Amino acid sequence: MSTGTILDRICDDKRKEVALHKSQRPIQELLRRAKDQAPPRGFAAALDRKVAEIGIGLIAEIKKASPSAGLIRPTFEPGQLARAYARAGAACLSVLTNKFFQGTDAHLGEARSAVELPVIRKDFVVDPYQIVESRALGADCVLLIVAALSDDELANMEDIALGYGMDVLVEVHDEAELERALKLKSPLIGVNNRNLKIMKTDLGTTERLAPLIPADRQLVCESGIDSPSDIKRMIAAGAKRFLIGESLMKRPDVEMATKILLAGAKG
Ligand SMILES: O=P(O)(O)OC[C@@H](O)[C@@H](O)c1c[nH]c2ccccc12
Repeated sequence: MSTGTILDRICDDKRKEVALHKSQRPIQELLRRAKDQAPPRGFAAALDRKVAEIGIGLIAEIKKASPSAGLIRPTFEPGQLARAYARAGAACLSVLTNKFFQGTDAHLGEARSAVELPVIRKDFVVDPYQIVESRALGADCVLLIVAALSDDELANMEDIALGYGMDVLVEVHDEAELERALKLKSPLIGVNNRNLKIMKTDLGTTERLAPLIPADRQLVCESGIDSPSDIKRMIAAGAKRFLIGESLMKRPDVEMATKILLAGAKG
């Protein structure tokens, strides 16, 4: 049972949901649908291209609400938001499909079919079934949260994702989790500035962990970036790749807000 943190609560709920999905949609059906999908769009490669082109690779997040912020964006149309982010110069999209964030599986397809950008399915993966499900939904990348999984689970789910040609973003929040992440194959290491157990954000997390990430891995600085000065601070810490949601989603004009943030990163 749950030890009471928000992460535990969401993961416990996920396990129940996955059990239900398994009974409704047998794995054979998902395997078939995953195989029928067009190949994944290269997620890490798109980040690299933007870093080479404009110095910064942005994963722009489509998120209606969150446990920490409540309702962020009352009028919410994933396709429109995806196009706004693409026009503003994002490298990739992140789409929340989790109900605690008022996300649905359909949001992923709506966003992805509106643009050519690669998309990460942002959810709480607790079972290999969800990796196949993510590919069946069209996801190009999946998130694996180290705090929520054992070493064996991480390695197994990473292998399944890589087998589909998807990228994997491995998320950590402290030194011990980083050490476990570095045993995996994926080069994309997400440092979440938000502690998912208490939902508090501290940009000092990236400053602490960035120097510990080897040169053959890529740091993705996640959460809590609210202004051009925050981006500058994170660039000074060594970040070139960013995952940003709330500060863009809460602005009525998402395209303008994204352009301002990206321009501010340069100046
Ligand atoms: O909205 P923010 O503070 O810019 O953060 C985006 C993203 O990093 C955050 O949504 C996130 C990072 N890791 C997660 C894991 C699950 C759910 C959500 C997340």
